[in-house]
Amino acid sequence: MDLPKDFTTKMQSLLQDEFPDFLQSYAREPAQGLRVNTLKITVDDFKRIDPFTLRKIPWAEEGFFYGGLERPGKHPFHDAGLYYIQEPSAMAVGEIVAPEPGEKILDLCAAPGGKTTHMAAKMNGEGLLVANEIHPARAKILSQNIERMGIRNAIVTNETPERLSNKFPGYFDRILVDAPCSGEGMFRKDPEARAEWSLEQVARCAIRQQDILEHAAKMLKAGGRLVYSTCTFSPEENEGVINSFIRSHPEFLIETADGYKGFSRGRKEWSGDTEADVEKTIRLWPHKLEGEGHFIAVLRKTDGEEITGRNITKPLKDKGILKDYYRFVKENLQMEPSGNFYLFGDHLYILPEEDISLKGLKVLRPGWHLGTLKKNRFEPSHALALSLTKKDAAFTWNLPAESAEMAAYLKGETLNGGEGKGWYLMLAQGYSIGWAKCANGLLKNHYPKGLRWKGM
Ligand SMILES: C[S@@+](CC[C@H](N)C(=O)[O-])C[C@H]1O[C@@H](n2cnc3c(N)ncnc32)[C@H](O)[C@@H]1O
Repeated sequence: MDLPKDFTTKMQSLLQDEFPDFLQSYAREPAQGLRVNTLKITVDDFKRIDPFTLRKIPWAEEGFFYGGLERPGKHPFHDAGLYYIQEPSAMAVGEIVAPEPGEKILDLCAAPGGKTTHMAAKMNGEGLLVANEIHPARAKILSQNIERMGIRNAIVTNETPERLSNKFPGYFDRILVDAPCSGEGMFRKDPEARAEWSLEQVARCAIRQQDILEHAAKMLKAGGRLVYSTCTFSPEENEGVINSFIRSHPEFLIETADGYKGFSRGRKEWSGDTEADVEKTIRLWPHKLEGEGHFIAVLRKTDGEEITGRNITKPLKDKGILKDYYRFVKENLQMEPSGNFYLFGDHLYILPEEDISLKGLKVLRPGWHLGTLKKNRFEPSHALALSLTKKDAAFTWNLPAESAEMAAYLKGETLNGGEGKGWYLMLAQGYSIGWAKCANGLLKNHYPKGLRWKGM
């Protein structure tokens, strides 16, 4: 593999005796993993239906390695949100953030959503998860992944860390900064990361990371937990960033991040400060475990201002507007989504949290998207379908995941079947995958156009 010369020279001088092992790891295939989405299926149930050859990832409760020739991204279970394809060492981050149901969590650099969806599963639909991404196109992908995984309690924003921090001082219980970095841990699977890398880029990344951390720190409650992670090895972006942050923030301390067999500790001698406390941080190395590599630091805010008297987003009071929605629920569901209704244009949402103001922010998804209020009718959203179980729907149509009919549905075709005029929750082997509207014994396809399978 063609590694940048400055990179190998630098790693040799840092790793010394370990360097040959490190270099050797580039001759091996990249590690591939998927994480079972427990919002939709338990790990045991997934094992009963899983069509892949899986091997447990020791440090991630719901994580599995899959074989290099398998294509889980092209299976209907992927479209049904039963799992998220995620690089195995990246799964350590969600485990270390360990959000609890009911907390207020911010994922500041969230796209495409690997760690957001991991944290959402741990929150089990309770509490508030703000997933932010600065780049508009990436924010859209993040929003789609949140939808696919059936997450109900997430708000997706497309903001700079600075603007967000002005809106949410002292607000979150836990914040993840999975920082944009020089991506040295991507070299094995991404030739572009190798081509873009330079020593100057490493220096630029470290400055940007400091800046993002400053804004994140402001948004954390006193007593809250800030997790910083990268997928790069350079000390400047890891121990260096954490040490200089701690030096300028006496209200923070570094906590010992939980280790696991094969994990290593951060290196004091790489921080440029003999007093640095960075041995409490974690390093995952590709020559020491089956993963591409990560750095993780856990910071605790010991003191800070208590913020009160915040503006709130006013939920919809006039429930009369929702009569078509309630008719849809009565006729087609076996449960009633309830909470703080919120209208965004003609799109109906349930806000995950009352105590939040979204005014002035670029919001892609203000919560659980239920559907659209059309003239005299309500049309349910794809997000609603993906967040329901088969028991929640009055009408279901179940197809074997690997059948021709399932593929036809995913391509947008009309299927024969159904009775009456209801909305059918389409199921892939029992798991919701989208809507179809029944008329005259036909199931009219409502699988979103942008997600449809092409060709084949
Ligand atoms: C390492 S990736 C995040 C990966 C994501 N957490 C996941 O697990 O799927 C870092 C993200 O930070 C975003 N980013 C780039 N510059 C940024 C900035 N100045 N402030 C905040 N985020 C930035 C990038 O667009 C990218 O999506």
